[in-house]
Amino acid sequence: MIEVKAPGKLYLAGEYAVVETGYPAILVALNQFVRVSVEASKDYGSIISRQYQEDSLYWRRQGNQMVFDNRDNPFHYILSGIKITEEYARLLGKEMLCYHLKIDSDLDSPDGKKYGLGSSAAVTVATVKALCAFYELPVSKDQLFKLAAIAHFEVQGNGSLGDIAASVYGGFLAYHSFDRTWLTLARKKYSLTEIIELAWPQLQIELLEPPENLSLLIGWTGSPASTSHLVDAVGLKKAEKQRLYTSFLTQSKQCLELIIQGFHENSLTLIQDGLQQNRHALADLAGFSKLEIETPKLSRLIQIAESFGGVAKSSGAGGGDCGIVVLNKQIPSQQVYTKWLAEGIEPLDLQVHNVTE
Ligand SMILES: Nc1ncnc2c1ncn2[C@@H]1O[C@H](COP(=O)(O)OP(=O)(O)O)[C@@H](O)[C@H]1O
Ligand SMILES: C[C@@](O)(CCOP(=O)(O)OP(=O)(O)O)CC(=O)O
Repeated sequence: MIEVKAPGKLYLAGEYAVVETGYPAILVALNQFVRVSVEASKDYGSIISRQYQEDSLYWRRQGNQMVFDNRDNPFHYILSGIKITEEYARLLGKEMLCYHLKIDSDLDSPDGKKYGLGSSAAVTVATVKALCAFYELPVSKDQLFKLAAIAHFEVQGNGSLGDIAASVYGGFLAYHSFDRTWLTLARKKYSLTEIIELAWPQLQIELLEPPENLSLLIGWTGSPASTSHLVDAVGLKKAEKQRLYTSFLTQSKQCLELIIQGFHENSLTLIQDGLQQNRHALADLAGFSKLEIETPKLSRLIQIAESFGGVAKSSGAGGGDCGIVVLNKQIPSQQVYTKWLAEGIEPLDLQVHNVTE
C-alpha cells in the first residue's frame, strides 16, 4: 500500500498580483495535510474520502479508461490528478491498473469549518504523488509541481497555482507565476513528457530561509469568501481601471522584492516593512475594486498583532478567513492569542512544514 501526504498553505504576500504572469508571491506550507493511500485492487476501483463519505465513487477499467457514473461527484481535482498521472504513466509505457484510493484531510476541521488552507491544491498534489509512487514513476519536485499544476489548472481554469507550489516544495517560498496561456497552447502541441521537461515561461520558485527570530502567527476570522469570485471581480476592474491596476501591480512587486531581500539578508525588519506595504497596496486594490479584502475582524486581528510589535495582513483572497502576523520570536504568542480569543478570533497554532523527501 502506498501512503503519501501533501501540506496545506497560506499566502504571506503578493496575493492578486501573483495571478498576473511573472508576478511574485510568498507562501508558506503548514503542518496540516491531505493524506492519500493507494492499494491495488482486482475487479473494480474506488475513490473514498473521509470528508465526503456520501460521495464515494466506484469505477471499472475498460482498457485505459476509468468508467464510472459521473453525476454529482465532487472529486474533480482527484480525477484530474489521476487523469494526468495516468497519461504520463502510459507515455512511459506503464500498464493501467485498478486500485482503491483513499483520502483523508486535516484541512477542513471535523466540525466542517473551512480554514482556507488550500485543500484543493493539497488534494491534487497528494493524488499525483500517490499515483506516481503506485505506477513507479520517478518524479522530481519540479515534475510533480508541473503535473499537479496541470491537473489543478484543467479543473479550476484560473488562479496562480502558487498553492500547488507551496504544497510540493514546502517551507517558505517565493513563487513567480508561469504563463498559463502558454500552458493551454503547449498542452495541444507537446506531449506531457515533453511539457514537464520544458522550462515553463516565467515560472520561478525559490525556497527561502526565514530569519531565526521570525515567528509566524495565524488567526482565523471565519466567514470565508469565495476566492474565485473575488479574483473574477478584480479581473473586471483590471480592464475598467487600468492605471490604478497597473500601479497596484508595481506596488505589489516592490513590496515583494523587499520581503525577498529580507529573507536573503536575514532581516526581520525588511520582511515586516514589505508586509506592511503590501497590506497598503491591497487596501488600494480593495478601494478601487470596491471589494472588502480586509474585513473589520481582520483589521482587529491586525491591530492586536501591532500592539505587540508585529506586522500583520490578510492572507490569500481575504474577505474573511485567515490573517497572518510576523513578529519577533521573543514575544510569547500566547499573549496575542488571548487578546484574539477575546474578540472571537481563533488562533491556528500551526507550524511551517518543510518537505524533506
Ligand atoms: N478531503 C477531501 N476529499 C476529497 N476532495 C477534497 C477534499 N478536500 C478538498 N477537496 C476538493 O477540493 C475542493 C475544495 O476546493 P476549494 O473550495 O478551492 O478550497 P481551497 O480554497 O481550500 O482550495 C472540494 O470541492 C473538493 O473537490
Ligand atoms: C487571490 C489569490 O492571489 C490568492 C488566493 O489565495 P487563497 O488562499 O485565498 O485561495 P485558495 O487557495 O483558493 O484557498 C489567487 C491566486 O493566487 O490564485
